[in-house]
Amino acid sequence: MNIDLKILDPRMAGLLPAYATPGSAGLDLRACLDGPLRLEPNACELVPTGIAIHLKDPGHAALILPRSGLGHRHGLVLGNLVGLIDSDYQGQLMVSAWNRGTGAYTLQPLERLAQLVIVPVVQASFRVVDEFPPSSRGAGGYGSTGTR
Ligand SMILES: O=c1ccn([C@H]2C[C@H](O)[C@@H](COP(=O)(O)OP(=O)(O)OP(=O)(O)O)O2)c(=O)[nH]1
Ligand SMILES: [Mg+2]
Repeated sequence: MNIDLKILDPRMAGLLPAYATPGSAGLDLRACLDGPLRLEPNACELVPTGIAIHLKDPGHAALILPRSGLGHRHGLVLGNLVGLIDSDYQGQLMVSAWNRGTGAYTLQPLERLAQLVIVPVVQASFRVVDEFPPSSRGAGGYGSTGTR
């Protein structure tokens, strides 16, 4: 799939998102910062990525997810937990960087801080009904099937 991409910061010209391996699902996003950004424990800052994408097709969306290493080792995750990029969004991709850890973390300019995953989307419409046809689960949830 080809996606229109705008380079908003010239430093990104040689650093476009790319799949690290043939089987990668995520494209790393970089912190387009002018200088280091120190995130104290529990601090949350909106970090620009220097790029914009336009997915166009409502049958696609993009998700911004944490990088596993940064999230697990340093507590650097996302202030919105997951970022959802609509197919008609044309603005700069922004990453809400949240330090949920116990030590400060300093983001360096152009550091890869999160990842983007392109996903298929089904847009639904709703038909209002009074009853659903019976199903095996019915309304059971929240552990209703047990733990073993
Ligand atoms: O981590 C994120 C999340 C969102 N966005 C952009 C793309 C998305 O299409 C737009 C709106 O996001 P969302 O719908 O999640 O936010 P909202 O608070 O509902 O804002 P809006 O009223 O603009 O829909 O913001 C980002 O750049 N990064
Ligand atoms: Mg919204």
